[in-house]
Amino acid sequence: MSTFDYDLFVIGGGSGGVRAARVAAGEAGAKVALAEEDRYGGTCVIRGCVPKKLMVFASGYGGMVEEATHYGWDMLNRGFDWQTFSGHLNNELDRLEGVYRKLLAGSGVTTYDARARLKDPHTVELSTGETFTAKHILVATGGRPVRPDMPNAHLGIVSDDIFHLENLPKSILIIGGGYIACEFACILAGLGVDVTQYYRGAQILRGFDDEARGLIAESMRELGVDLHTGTNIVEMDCYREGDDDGMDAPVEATQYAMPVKDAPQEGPLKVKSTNGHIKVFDQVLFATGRRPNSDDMGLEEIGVTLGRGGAIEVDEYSQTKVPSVYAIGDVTDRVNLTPVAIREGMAFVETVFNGNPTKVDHDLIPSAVFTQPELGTVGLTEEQARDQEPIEVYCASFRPMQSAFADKPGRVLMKLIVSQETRKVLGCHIVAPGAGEMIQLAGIAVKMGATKEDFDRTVAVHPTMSEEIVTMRKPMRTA
Ligand SMILES: Cc1cc2nc3c(=O)[nH]c(=O)nc-3n(C[C@H](O)[C@H](O)[C@H](O)COP(=O)(O)OP(=O)(O)OC[C@H]3O[C@@H](n4cnc5c(N)ncnc54)[C@H](O)[C@@H]3O)c2cc1C
Ligand SMILES: NC(=O)c1ccc[n+]([C@@H]2O[C@H](COP(=O)([O-])OP(=O)(O)OC[C@H]3O[C@@H](n4cnc5c(N)ncnc54)[C@H](O)[C@@H]3O)[C@@H](O)[C@H]2O)c1
Repeated sequence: MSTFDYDLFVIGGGSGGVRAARVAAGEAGAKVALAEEDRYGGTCVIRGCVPKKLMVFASGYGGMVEEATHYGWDMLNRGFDWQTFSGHLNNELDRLEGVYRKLLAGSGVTTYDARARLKDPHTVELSTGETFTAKHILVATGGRPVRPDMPNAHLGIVSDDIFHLENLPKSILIIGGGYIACEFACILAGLGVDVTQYYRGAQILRGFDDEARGLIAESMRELGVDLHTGTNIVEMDCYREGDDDGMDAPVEATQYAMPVKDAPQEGPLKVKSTNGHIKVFDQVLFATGRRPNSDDMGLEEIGVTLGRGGAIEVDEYSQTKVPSVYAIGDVTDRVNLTPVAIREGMAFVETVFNGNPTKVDHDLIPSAVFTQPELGTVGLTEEQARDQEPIEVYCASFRPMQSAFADKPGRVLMKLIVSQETRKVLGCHIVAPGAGEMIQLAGIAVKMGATKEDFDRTVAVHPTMSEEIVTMRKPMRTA
């Protein structure tokens, strides 16, 4: 008979926490509780992947209407209505949150709508004043967006706020060059917002394949994003009418800022950048990275160690320095993706409740950046691979049939990095509409260790864009 209130207490009801709690209770038969301080579903469902992807869909229709007219359709685009979309979006998020709550209840997990912190290695204290003991505690508290340390940064919004805008701004400045900055630049441009993006480095999407990054940057500019690399924000303040000193162009009288629900109306923002320009934007979006939610949780007090940026340090089994405390997902800042948080949660349950110590495999994780077009990637970039061993690079870049017919300029890229010695495909990078869907399947072959010859033996599906993946005969270059 256990002397603890619960076998497992999970802190955080996001992707990783909900999955671990459900599986531990529903499949391993453990007595499980979970505390969530905000909405169930966490970042992915409430303010990340899901609402973002619905916005990606929304933003694609304008271009589709234009393209359809070239195919003979008589269509009239009367423009995008944010209120209609956000009403439907909020209903969908309410529905999904309900599904998450039901799934937990259906698995027998006891839920507490409260903030939790650790009192000792086996005790959780809730914001309601209640305390509970548990044999194991799983911290799955995710992360949150951070603004840069500069005066008036609070005047800008972060990704969480996008989904609560009362109206779409007419113009926006996006700071950053990572996933979130690039995805929202494309989404907002597609919805008709005048988008400017400043990225401090030489090329956006650092860490991805250079050739793919270059093509995404080119495509974003074609989409209308005014992308400035090697540029950052220096100062920002509220714009006051007539305050046009040093400005490139007079501010249009129609410019107005769109408040975030429940936030004070701050007005348009005047921004000075490192390139010397001073411009006015309705909104500034800081997409400047995220920080693990490990503050004020009593972690260090009980011996859990925190690493860079506050990430909880764990071993390969997601165990912290305190044996009864485990951590998974973004709060550990390993690979910050939903399917990875879920995998880490499943491996934790397997290790702790099924007596089968299971390390999470962080190798060859396929992922996608939902820009327009998308970037799908798995394995090594050309730059990483050539530092590791001699390689062959196979690539094809072309205008896809569907948009070329409509006389649109965009190109796609299909690229394979192959080991000269083992012939294994070390990396696959796709820039194309639907690349996220394509890379999921290519990822299986790469994870299985497929060679270039295995790809070659596969008959093409014609006519498709992805058939190039199995028809590239000669390497473009070796390195
Ligand atoms: C805009 C955006 C788009 C994204 N798009 C994608 C995508 O397309 N694909 C992809 O794979 N990933 C995407 N991600 C990343 C993905 O959302 C995260 O990797 C994933 O949600 C991490 O899951 P988690 O369980 O670690 O944390 P979360 O989902 O963040 O859940 C943590 C939960 O813990 C709660 N919490 C925090 N502290 C406490 C406390 N002390 N007590 C109680 N509760 C607490 C929080 O309220 C939250 O609900 C995106 C992220 C963002 C921000
Ligand atoms: N499609 C997806 O799978 C998806 C989508 C969104 C987010 N995510 C996950 O969320 C994580 C966080 O995304 P993100 O875009 O917030 O982070 P990121 O780390 O990818 O990008 C942050 C960007 O901000 C810039 N930056 C940081 N500090 C700055 C400063 N002071 N001034 C100017 N620029 C600054 C960085 O140079 C970088 O370009 C990603 O790494 C990813 O794991 C995944």
